[in-house]
Amino acid sequence: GYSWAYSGAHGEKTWPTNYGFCGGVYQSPLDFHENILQYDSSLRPIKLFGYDVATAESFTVSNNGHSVSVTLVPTMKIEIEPFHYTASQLHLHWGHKNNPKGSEHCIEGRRFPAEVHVVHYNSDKYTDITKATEAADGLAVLGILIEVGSFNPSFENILSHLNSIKYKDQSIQIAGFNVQELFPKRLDEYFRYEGSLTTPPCNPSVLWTVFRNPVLISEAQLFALETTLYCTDRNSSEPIQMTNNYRQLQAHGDRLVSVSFRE
Ligand SMILES: NS(=O)(=O)c1c(F)c(F)c(S(=O)(=O)CCO)c(N[C@H]2CCc3ccccc32)c1F
Ligand SMILES: [Zn+2]
Repeated sequence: GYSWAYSGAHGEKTWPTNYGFCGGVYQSPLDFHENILQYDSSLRPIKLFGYDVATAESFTVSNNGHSVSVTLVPTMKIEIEPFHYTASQLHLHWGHKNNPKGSEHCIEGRRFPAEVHVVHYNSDKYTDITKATEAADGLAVLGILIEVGSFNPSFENILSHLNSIKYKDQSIQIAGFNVQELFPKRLDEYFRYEGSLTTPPCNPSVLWTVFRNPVLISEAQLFALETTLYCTDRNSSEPIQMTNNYRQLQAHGDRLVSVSFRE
């Protein structure tokens, strides 16, 4: 595909040129503000299966030039009635040390320091994520907002390896761990809407679930995320730091956002 970036000559304003969906409808991310939220009592707690991955298993942690991504194992699944979705990968979005606000979704216009996305595809209906990405109902992404607070040992499973994947296309293997430890406690409180991938090709094929409650990582952990990685490869004569890898807020159009909680 065509090269794209979060700034410069291939920044997000140019995405629709090479990726038609990016200029289309049902785009993500959104701001979750009062007058577009609607309580939905039918929204059930998110069920995780196989998230407690044995240390004997391994995940691949990669720098793909856009984010740090962790390739997950297909025994990890979620249920969002009536379908089961198989996990594919997780990745993060963050800001810059001088402006440490890089979440994609916002609440009442507030951007959080960072955000985790766990990408799944509907494995009841599609054989693999590539086919699922082409389908309007193919993907389910779980969003976890990150706030600064106490040190979070679970995130060290990922953040302690950033120095080994500083450059694009570098990757390493890490032992399996309980990925549910990255999640907030309340899997029953979340925002829900129909949207898209927030990177090219921006397919409008994502059922978004963004948990209401953020998780905490320390100032130092966030600083490591903001200052370690490069978008460019090891040999590049013009290294570009990987910062502010979040898309601007998109128009709601006629969409409402459902919430699973009352107050
Ligand atoms: N914010 S987001 O959840 O929309 C989202 C990303 F922000 C993002 F960076 C990636 S990526 O694969 O790391 C790089 C560009 O695709 C994906 N990758 C997904 C898209 C399709 C696909 C296929 C196989 C594995 C991962 C992905 C993504 F779904
Ligand atoms: Zn993402």
